[in-house]
Amino acid sequence: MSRKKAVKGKSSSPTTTGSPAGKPNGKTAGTRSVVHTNGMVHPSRPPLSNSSEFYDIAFKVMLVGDSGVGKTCLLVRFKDGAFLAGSFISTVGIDFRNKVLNIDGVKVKLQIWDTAGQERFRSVTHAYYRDAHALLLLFDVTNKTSFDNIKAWLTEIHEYAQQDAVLMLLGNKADATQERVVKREDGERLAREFGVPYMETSAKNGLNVELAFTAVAKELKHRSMKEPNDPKFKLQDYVNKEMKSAGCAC
Ligand SMILES: Nc1nc2c(ncn2[C@@H]2O[C@H](COP(=O)(O)OP(=O)(O)OP(=O)(O)O)[C@@H](O)[C@H]2O)c(=O)[nH]1
Ligand SMILES: [Mg+2]
Repeated sequence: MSRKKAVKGKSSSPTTTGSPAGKPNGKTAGTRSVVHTNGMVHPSRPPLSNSSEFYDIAFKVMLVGDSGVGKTCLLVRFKDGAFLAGSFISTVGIDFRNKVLNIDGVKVKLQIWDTAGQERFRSVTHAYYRDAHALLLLFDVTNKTSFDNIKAWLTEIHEYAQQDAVLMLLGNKADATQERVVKREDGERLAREFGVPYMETSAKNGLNVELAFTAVAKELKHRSMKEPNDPKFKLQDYVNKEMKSAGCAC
């Protein structure tokens, strides 16, 4: 298994992936072993430590959805375990954070791209869709317009992202029960209509945040490393099972 050090920090410059994301390059680098995956492919590197900076496979995940739905907060909750309360600072352009997850003994690095939801940045963010292995599409359960705009977002995703990119719909701000205007069943119905998994999250109290990213990482890892006889991994089934076992009443 190859091990590579994760790039740390934030950047607003475009990704520097050599081969098209999501496609194995099939190359072998001299005597070094190479992991053939659908994610980024890495030459072997001695596992110098058990540090979470080292990873086996890496994937790009994009957060998309209307401005104010909570994309940045979701990422900060996942990465730092904190909630950005107070005044809302809208993202300008695009930014990313890395997190390495241990998925069934495999270190999976997620490079998570946080996009600006504002219309004026749309042309900037479109350029990043093509390299995304997965997209988390968010709406805000307290904002009907953000829910109504999901169809338009799906059209954009189908136009700009890879056809086989993993997609998941998230109804965020599930903690805000008083202000809720989109019912859980409406989110589920829409997701079913478009054949995408659905779950509700809260960046504020952490509900299902870890699960959303872990589920995507599991799906990507499964797709890229699966053996011919492996049973198919079903993202929605996994999410439902995990929510049940956590006693989620959401
Ligand atoms: N109650 C509640 N508020 C949230 C939640 N997530 C985000 N917020 C609030 O919603 C506002 C917008 O959150 P952001 O994460 O900045 O929204 P965004 O989607 O990144 O917006 P853009 O960067 O403009 O695209 C902030 O005031 C957050 O505090 C949540 O889960 N629950
Ligand atoms: Mg933001």
